[in-house]
Amino acid sequence: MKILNVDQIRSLDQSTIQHEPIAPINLMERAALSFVDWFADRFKSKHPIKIFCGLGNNGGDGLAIARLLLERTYPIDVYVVRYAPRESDDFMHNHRRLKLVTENIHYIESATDIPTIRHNEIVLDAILGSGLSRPTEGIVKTTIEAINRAPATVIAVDIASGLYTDQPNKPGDVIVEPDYTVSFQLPKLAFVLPKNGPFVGEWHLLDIQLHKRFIDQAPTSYYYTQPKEARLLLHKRDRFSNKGTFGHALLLVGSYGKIGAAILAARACLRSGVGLLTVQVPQCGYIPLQTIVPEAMCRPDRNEHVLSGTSQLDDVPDPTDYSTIGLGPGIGKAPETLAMMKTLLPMLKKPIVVDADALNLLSENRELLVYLPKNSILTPHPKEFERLTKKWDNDYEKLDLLREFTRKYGVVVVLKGAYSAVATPEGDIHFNSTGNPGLSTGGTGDVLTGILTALLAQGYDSVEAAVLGVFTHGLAGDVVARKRGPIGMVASDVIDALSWE
Ligand SMILES: NC(=O)C1=CN([C@@H]2O[C@H](COP(=O)(O)OP(=O)(O)OC[C@H]3O[C@@H](n4cnc5c(N)ncnc54)[C@H](O)[C@@H]3O)[C@@H](O)[C@H]2O)[C@@H](O)CC1
Ligand SMILES: Nc1ncnc2c1ncn2[C@@H]1O[C@H](COP(=O)(O)OP(=O)(O)O)[C@@H](O)[C@H]1O
Ligand SMILES: [K+]
Repeated sequence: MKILNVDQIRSLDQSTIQHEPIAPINLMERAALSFVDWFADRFKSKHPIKIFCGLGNNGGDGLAIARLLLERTYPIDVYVVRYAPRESDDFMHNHRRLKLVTENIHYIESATDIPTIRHNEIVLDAILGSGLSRPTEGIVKTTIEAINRAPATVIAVDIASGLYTDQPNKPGDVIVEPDYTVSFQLPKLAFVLPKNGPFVGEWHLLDIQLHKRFIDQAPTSYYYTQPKEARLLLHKRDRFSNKGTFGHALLLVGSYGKIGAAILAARACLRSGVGLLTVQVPQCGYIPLQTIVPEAMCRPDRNEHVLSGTSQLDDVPDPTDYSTIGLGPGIGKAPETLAMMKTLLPMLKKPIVVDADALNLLSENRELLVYLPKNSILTPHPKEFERLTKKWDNDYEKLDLLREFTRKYGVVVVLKGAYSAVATPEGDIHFNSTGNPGLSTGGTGDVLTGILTALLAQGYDSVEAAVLGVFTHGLAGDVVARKRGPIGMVASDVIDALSWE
């Protein structure tokens, strides 16, 4: 699914109005109707609803929603925040219609007009939408502050008032902090950025049948991975396949005290369809690995405690023996391990997966970055990415850094976290839609490395592997969270819940 910018969203509305064709006021009615259907589905008991409206089309949405809620016998009060002399046409139209059916329309011009909001009430925020052009101030700001202090459930219509759709807010900007954001058709970039968490809440999209051809043709570099898009990436298995068809992966993982990371990565790799798996671990990992993961072959390193690359079986692994390599989980930063990377990286010709301390070694030895084979997948969490690049001031700057880095080195970066971002060498960014805070637990990143290594070994293109792997990893986390809640989740549960259907 595409994420479009604010100008494109405006053009999309216009294109819908022209091509369907539909009058703007009827499009607003359709948006309001879909909002009210969503609302009535979730909020069955008829608690008092306070609807705060601005004077533009977001306010127009709020007024139309108020009328439709009234038709469904919800008790409503409408508060129009009079911050400017002019209203939009569709606001005025809905204002006239609402006045015919209720007297509960109030006007906020100064702080004393702001009502007390009680805990059993529901607040709808329709003050400012995607038309925001400057930080909130004056009576708008004071009203938002009152909403944020209130103990009520707050639902933002389209986007929280004061939050920019696709540019950074400044620290100190006053923005509605909703429990829910209910928006239309396409996600907004603001919804998937970590710093915006408090200003978005749980978000939902409603399909209001905006012009499909416009969306299909609109250029963008931002995407949001939907289940059916991820499913399309999945390779079908040929009836006459054999284990050679699905590649031979090598994992270079683990160190003394972190053999668990090796085991998690290995188990996840096997559960993600790899044909054959060899795992090189320091000697101390040999027995646990062979015992717990009998499906994997093991190359014990000559070194007892850390990876040095050379094995007791032969010398450094010959990369041409393997379809791909997964490097990093649990390896630590010993000089022997750095030496292994210095030997190995220049030998590589096919994309690999790089995670954890392998990334940290790269940030401390940046001259090695140029040896990363094109289209390799790097999986930093934000701290690791910061070490590879530099500190950023806001999430938009972070996206610029992501794009700069993937273009410069020709690699794919999976920046992990909620809505993990898969950044491609071409500069596209795919935000993931699955996953939950239960995944914030040690070892889930090692599981992801195992998954991505398995997909590369099977011949997936790197971007497709990253998008599909990150999606499936998050989905497994969601399955576990539904069964036992997010709090008790451990990384092994995620492996057990992996499903490739
Ligand atoms: N056909 C359409 O255009 C549709 C639009 N919809 C709604 O329309 C909204 C966008 O409407 P508008 O473009 O009228 O914009 P808004 O309703 O977001 O804002 C209204 C006006 O307020 C002014 N403003 C901006 N920042 C301000 C600030 N900080 N303080 C005070 N005033 C400020 C601007 O002049 C802006 O045009 C969407 O968010 C959505 O809710 C929906 O009805 C769906 C269809
Ligand atoms: N709040 C969250 N929502 C969704 N996914 C999350 C969240 N927190 C963490 N994750 C996912 O969990 C994984 C954690 O990886 P990482 O930080 O490398 O952990 P570790 O190093 O312990 O294995 C990543 O895939 C990340 O996207
Ligand atoms: K709003």
